[in-house]
Amino acid sequence: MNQDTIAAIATPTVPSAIGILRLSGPRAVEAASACFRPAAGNRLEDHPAHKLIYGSLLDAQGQVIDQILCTYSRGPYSYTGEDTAELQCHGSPMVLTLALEALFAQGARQAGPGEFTQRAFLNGRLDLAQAEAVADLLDARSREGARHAAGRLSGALSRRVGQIYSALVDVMAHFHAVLDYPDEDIDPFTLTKLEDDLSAQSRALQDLLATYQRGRRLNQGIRCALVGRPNAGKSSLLNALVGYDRAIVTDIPGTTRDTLEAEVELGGVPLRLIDTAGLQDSSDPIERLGVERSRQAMEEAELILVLWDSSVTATQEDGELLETALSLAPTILIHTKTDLPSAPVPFLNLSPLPPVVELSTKTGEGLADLEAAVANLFPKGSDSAYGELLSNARQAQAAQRALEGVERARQALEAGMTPDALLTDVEEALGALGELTGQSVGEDVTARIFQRFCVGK
Ligand SMILES: Nc1nc2c(c(=O)[nH]1)N(C=O)[C@@H](CNc1ccc(C(=O)N[C@@H](CCC(=O)O)C(=O)O)cc1)CN2
Ligand SMILES: Nc1nc2c(ncn2[C@@H]2O[C@H](COP(=O)(O)OP(=O)(O)OP(=O)(O)O)[C@@H](O)[C@H]2O)c(=O)[nH]1
Ligand SMILES: [Mg+2]
Repeated sequence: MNQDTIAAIATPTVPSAIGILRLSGPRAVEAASACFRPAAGNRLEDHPAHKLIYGSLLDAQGQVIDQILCTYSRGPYSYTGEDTAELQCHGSPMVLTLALEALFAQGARQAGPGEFTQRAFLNGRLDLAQAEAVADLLDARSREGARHAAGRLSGALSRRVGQIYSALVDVMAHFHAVLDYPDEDIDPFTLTKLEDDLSAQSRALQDLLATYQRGRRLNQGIRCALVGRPNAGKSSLLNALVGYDRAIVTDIPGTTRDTLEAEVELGGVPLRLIDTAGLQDSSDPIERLGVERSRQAMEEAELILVLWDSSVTATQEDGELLETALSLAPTILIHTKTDLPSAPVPFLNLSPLPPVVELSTKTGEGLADLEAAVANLFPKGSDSAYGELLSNARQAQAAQRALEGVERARQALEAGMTPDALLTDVEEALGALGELTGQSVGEDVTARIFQRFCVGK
């Protein structure tokens, strides 16, 4: 049990409607109570837990800081599992600062990043996959990403992992049953059953691992490079998609010199858009470096938008660029500036043809088609329920190790090894699954995970 009482401002410190401070630890209720005078004239503890109580927030000198709502809960019936309290103030950064100082004066100390959620984890209120889901929910970049994080927070991934875990525990129990009678030959029926069980869990782990590609994309966004000749309209498209003038646009070819990133949700897909310098041979050293970065962005991209200015005739370079893009990643060809009179469109001698979208950022025409084309390349997939996706590399690596353990055991059994030889393999798989949910991870690992959270979470 932690003896410290921690306090933090839990909401952004910008002028806003409401601003919340929270406290957790053995002195949480006492510290809050010392700074709060209920309108009823009595003390915070005279009111029931889990209720909002109206009253005055006071500093250490008894000066009124704000009129607020206050609530407390007693461990283990709280977010952290400890005694907690909350002060819901007017969303004034200065009020929140004064209130935090008042709580420090009562013996609370500043909470570190993620320390509330870390305590919830240490007190068994959340497992590690759920705690990570809290962070994922906060930085979700798409509706879909938020829904998956919420599902993980409710325990969807933990349950899926738990099913595999308990099936493997059953397999272990079978092994042990066989080992208890070492002199008897293992009956073929038992052997087949063990093999089948291991195969089934191997498949379950493979299915789970296959969810990581989508989970990772939902979490990190799909790297999407906008490429094309100078003046094709790349920066204009980026601006149209993000909804404000993120990038400089001029009619001078070579306006964008360096790559520039912006995040958007398009067709339900979270994209990390990368605007690039227009591709052309140049003697200008700065421009040449920019073009180098454009090529690199294209090579690292998971989706490439090739832009052709439809008001000028496409060149051989345009064609070559499209072919390069297609060889690197899923590509959409975009004919820009459709509000202008169009030049003849060249015949595309490619198979398969990439999706083609015609659009104008000036009129907005065709932007919905681009959205549809992106959604089409990255379908939502109804394969897994919300939250049943692996969402980060740590989870994927743990699942991978679990799979390797199960596969080693399965192959050894097939090769005629006796069950005792497989025990360590299955144990390793169980250990790896335990890391996923945090049953079997070191404090250093969890500390690192919570360091990435924001203060007050
Ligand atoms: N104002 C406020 N809003 C918030 C939070 C918070 O701490 N404060 N949360 C936090 O980040 C999230 C909600 N999570 C919570 C999880 C558990 C409990 C809790 O008190 N659980 C007790 C009692 C449940 C009950 O009343 O039935 C329990 O589980 O025993 C509270 C919040 C999101 N919104
Ligand atoms: N009429 C029309 N003009 C457009 C459209 N999109 C872009 N333009 C114009 O085309 C010119 C170049 O646009 P940019 O978005 O800067 O082109 P870019 O591809 O980023 O160019 P570089 O940064 O030089 O590689 C600007 O004058 C834009 O206003 C469009 O849909 N219709
Ligand atoms: Mg540009």
